[in-house]
Amino acid sequence: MDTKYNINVLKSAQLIAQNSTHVHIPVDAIDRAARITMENMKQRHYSTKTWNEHELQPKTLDASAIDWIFLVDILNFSFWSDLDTSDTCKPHPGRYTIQFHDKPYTGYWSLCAAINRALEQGIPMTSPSYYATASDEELESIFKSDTQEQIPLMKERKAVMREAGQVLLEKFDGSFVNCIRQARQSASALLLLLTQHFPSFRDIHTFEGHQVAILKRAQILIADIWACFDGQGYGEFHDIDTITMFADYRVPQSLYSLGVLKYSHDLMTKLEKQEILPSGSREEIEIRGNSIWAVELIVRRIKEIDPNTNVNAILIDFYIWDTAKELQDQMIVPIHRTRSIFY
Ligand SMILES: Nc1nc2c(c(CN[C@H]3C=C[C@H](O)[C@@H]3O)cn2[C@@H]2O[C@H](COP(=O)(O)O)[C@@H](O)[C@H]2O)c(=O)[nH]1
Repeated sequence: MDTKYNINVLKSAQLIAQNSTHVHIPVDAIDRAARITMENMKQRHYSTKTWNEHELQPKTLDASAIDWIFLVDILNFSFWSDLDTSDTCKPHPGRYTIQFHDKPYTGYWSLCAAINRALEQGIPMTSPSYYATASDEELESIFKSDTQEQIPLMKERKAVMREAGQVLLEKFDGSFVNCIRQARQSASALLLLLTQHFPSFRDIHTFEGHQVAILKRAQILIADIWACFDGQGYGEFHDIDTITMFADYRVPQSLYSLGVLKYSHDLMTKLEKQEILPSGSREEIEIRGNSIWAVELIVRRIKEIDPNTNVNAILIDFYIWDTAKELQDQMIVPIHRTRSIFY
């Protein structure tokens, strides 16, 4: 009998928000945040098409793009640097960096650059049969940095690649395309398949005795496919709006700057001292759960203001994340530092 996992992220987020003590959402700030976000997204014509405009994202809309997105979202976690404590757009020279096409990439983009660099070298990096069985040396050289700092959690990255690659080979005939097919255009069915078959996606925790699902990497995987394929073909999901914001460490920073998250004095002190928040700790879960709930309230408010606005939590999230990268130096709160394979 398959274990029944709680995959109701929105309910989990609401429960966290209603029982938080370190983080809260000043609901009178939601209206202003909704109007600012809506206006800026309109001015920038922000849509699913923006996803493919990023130089490192795949441009061919075929199964190879699915393989690329799947690999990226197995590994889409924990890029913050132990070395670069300033965390600004001008990174510490020793920070983990991948040079690709004569350009330095850090953070999430360093992951994409390392994968694209391997593909250009003729390594079948996105093929599950490759990363399921590649040696330590092969995988380490692919992610080798051009600076002193190496990619965080390399041991865990090798483990999740091998685990996910094996599952694809054994259960889905070697391609994530077959997993998408099994979900029959349902995002929530795909979320359940991911949670049931791929342990590294089980971003599920205990909060006040309840099992709470955050599922950041599983959800962003579905969202990346939906956006890359512009809601067509492999990216067609009739229930895509059930996907929530992705609780990482970058978007909460922006939500705080937007005024829709407030932290207790104790939590703020920990963030300013760059203390580690253990994975699954109360403060970390409160930051992540309230971020999801705040974006949900922003989406609902936008739809009240203008029911014709074509927006969902995914597009709001992508937009906030992209602008957070542009405004990284203007953030008024540091990121929270948790080392985990979940985000
Ligand atoms: N909530 C949310 N989290 C996201 C992304 C993305 C990249 N998505 C791209 C694809 C389409 C979009 O338009 C973006 O261009 C990465 N992350 C997370 O951020 C962290 C990395 O941060 P830094 O160290 O500063 O690079 C890490 O936890 C990573 O998992 C997102 O979109 N939303």
